[in-house]
Amino acid sequence: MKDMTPEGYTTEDGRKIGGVVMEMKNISLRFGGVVAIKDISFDIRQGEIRAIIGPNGAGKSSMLNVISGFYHPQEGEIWYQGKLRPPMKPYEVAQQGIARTFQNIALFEGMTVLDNVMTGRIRQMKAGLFAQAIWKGKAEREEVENRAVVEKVIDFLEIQHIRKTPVSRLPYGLKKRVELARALAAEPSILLLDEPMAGMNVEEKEDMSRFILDVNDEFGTTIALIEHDMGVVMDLSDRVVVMDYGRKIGDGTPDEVRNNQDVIDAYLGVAHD
Ligand SMILES: Nc1ncnc2c1ncn2[C@@H]1O[C@H](COP(=O)(O)OP(=O)(O)OP(=O)(O)O)[C@@H](O)[C@H]1O
Repeated sequence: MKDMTPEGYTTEDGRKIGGVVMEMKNISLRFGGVVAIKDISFDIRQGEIRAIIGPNGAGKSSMLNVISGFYHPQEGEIWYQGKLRPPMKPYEVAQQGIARTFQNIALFEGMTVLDNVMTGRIRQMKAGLFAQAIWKGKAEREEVENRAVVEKVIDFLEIQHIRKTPVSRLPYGLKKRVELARALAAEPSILLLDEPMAGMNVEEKEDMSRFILDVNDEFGTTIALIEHDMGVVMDLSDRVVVMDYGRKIGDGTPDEVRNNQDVIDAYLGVAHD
């Protein structure tokens, strides 16, 4: 990483990253007596691939759920596009342009790939039933636009050959790709990926890594992902937050966190004071 300024920085591979789009300030989240997140701050910048990693139970899913509005922290602030975000429901967060995937795939199994990806456009479907009834033209135009985006995403993620296949018949790796397609169909400003490589074989992981990089490159989408396998995110991410027992123990480029002694200890299972 070169020349980190408020306006942005240049990555090792020469990509230009912009200013801060989301800032988490002193976030704490408790479930009864369990402290899932303790006083964590970090930011996400325009166009970067940002990872949150950590061993099992570190608090990564909790953090993703805070960002996507599923959990509300007891303390701390979330700033999005320069504004303090009030507590919001997940659908309101989605309306602000933050789309996500789920660790345990959340697709409509009985529906085709195409129909599943179309559900990613619901936020853009403005013509309600009433408008459709009185103004067929508008609804038709909208449908054409939505289809165009969906077809582009389907082509891009190379799932044309299965577009009419019910999701229930697909192998795991392809289901994960369909989930990515559905999130991408929403044309999000920030794409949140919940353990995108979990349960995949080596080849599927390589494919998913390539698609994540291509999405970022082609659409300029800002991507934040959580993952507990440190290896897979190191080649992918521009900057990495490392969590352990609800705390942030590292934050920086992959090289910086790889050489951080606290991070090494956490992954080797060295006891903490
Ligand atoms: N809904 C909940 N109710 C109670 N405790 C919870 C809840 N969700 C998470 N926790 C607890 O918060 C802590 C952090 O869990 P979290 O799932 O965020 O970690 P994680 O890093 O995502 O783990 P993993 O890699 O295993 O998914 C754990 O101690 C967990 O048991």
